[in-house]
Amino acid sequence: MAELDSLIDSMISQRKAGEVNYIDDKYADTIKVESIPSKGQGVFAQRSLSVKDALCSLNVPTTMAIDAEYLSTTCYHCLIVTSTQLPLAQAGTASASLKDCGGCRKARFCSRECQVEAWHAYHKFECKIFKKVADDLPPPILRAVLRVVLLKDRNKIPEDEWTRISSLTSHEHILAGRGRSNITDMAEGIKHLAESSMTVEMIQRLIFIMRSNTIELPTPIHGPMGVMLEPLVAKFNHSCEPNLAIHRPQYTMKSRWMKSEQLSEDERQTFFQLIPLRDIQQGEELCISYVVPTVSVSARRKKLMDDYLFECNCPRCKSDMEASAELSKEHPTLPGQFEQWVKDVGRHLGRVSKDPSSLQKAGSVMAKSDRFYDYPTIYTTGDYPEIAMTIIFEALKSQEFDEALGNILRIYFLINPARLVGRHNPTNLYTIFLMLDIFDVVLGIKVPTGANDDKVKKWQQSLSERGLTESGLIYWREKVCADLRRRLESSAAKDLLVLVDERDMQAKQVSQTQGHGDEKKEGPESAEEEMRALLRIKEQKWSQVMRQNGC
Ligand SMILES: C[S@@+](CC[C@H](N)C(=O)[O-])C[C@H]1O[C@@H](n2cnc3c(N)ncnc32)[C@H](O)[C@@H]1O
Repeated sequence: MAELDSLIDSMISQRKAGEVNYIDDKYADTIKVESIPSKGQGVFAQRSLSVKDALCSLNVPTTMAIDAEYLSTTCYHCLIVTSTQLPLAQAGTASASLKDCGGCRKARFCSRECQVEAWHAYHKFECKIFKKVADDLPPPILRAVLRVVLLKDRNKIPEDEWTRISSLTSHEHILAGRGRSNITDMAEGIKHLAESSMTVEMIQRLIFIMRSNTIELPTPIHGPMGVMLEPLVAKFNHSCEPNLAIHRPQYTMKSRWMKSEQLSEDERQTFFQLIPLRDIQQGEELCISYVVPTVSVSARRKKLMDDYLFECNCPRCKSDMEASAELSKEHPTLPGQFEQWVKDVGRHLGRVSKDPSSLQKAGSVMAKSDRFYDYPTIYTTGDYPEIAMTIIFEALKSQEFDEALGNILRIYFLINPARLVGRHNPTNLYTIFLMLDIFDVVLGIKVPTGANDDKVKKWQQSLSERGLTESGLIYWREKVCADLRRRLESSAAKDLLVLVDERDMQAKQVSQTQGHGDEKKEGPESAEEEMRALLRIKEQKWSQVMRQNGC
């Protein structure tokens, strides 16, 4: 009976969704929500949009939750990151120190103001619960649901916001038919923890709503760090070739950004923006990507089906699938070889925690990936970037910065240009910021905790053995900085240029004190030759790689 009620409620709410207003008056001339056959509703451009201007600026959403691994290094309220998970030199992090919440000891705050604001707005309701489940903190999506339940029970969510949230697509009418699932257990668990008066069916629907509508809490310099639900953003459909991205302006990554005197009223109200990845024509559907754009076509489609219950038919999925089929036809043995190679790298990576030398073994198998360079389809459709990223993170954890640099350069030169829309795509920006951090470490511009000059020499020696000299490193660091600057200048993420200025200044200071300036006279030709050698790219292909990358 309860299931029937919930089914009817769900259908009413889906119908009502058409009547709910998701768009603030100030954006009524820019975007509109319309129905689309087989997609529900979607958002369309009311006018042409320039790649250089943000489309809309949005406030801190009602509900968000930080990934458990970020809790100890991120202010729970203003979300500044005070140190990275990786042993880098803390580039791009705030200098503030965090203090534990005395109650749950899970949330941490950068200031008294953040703590007090968070306490009154939401934390006093969840603090006791976090203390109770401290050893088994629920995953971010369930913590986001818990927060909505707690706030709704206490009338802390304005009625129109509640209508927007509760009218979002839940797919409950499909999922409810699948019988008692573990989602019901989770809903019961949340009801119990929150001592809520809400029905289990309603909490279950909120879980479904979260699953189908939350997006990643973004930061261009630290990668995704949790989830958030913003009702307007939840109206945008997905494309693996999106024309929009989520952008966190640089000032939101500073301690107490919301209260900063130097910010305009508009900036103080802005937590994130939707920015175009290219120029957009009036009438085009506006899409974001729900999945990490670097994963393989099959992994993307599986996630979209499992979590969002639709089959993606975007142009990129179609062309990726066609390209894969074509490649298997033309080179029947290649996919098998690639699979074997992936397994070999994966096998070594799987052993790293027991045997640190496995990282080097994985790295040397990875370095032999050059036999696949002539088949870019492998990069655009397969798992190559994910594997390269895993090697990079493992290498950073064990301070093998030479290994990390070699692999991130592969991603920068060979992989991302072939698969990402927009040179200022957040995935590109994240890769470049991370790469600059690594450059800074191997050049001794920033020395991570636990390292010393001898280690810097060791990394440089190893890179030199792979073909990249210190002067080459300096050349490419500068070139990558200039590339990042150009990408940002022609985008709506120009505020991040400040971070490039900071890096430029630090590099100049160090290069002056170390007298590196002279070494650059070896010239671009030798630096390019070195990079070709490191990446094992043939000379004929190099100009194409450089053109595609735009470096
Ligand atoms: C976050 S909502 C997007 C807005 C939704 N279309 C609506 O009407 O409210 C996600 C849901 O929209 C639908 N959707 C999003 N992108 C789609 C696409 N490319 N093709 C088909 N359905 C899509 C799926 O049902 C998905 O679970």
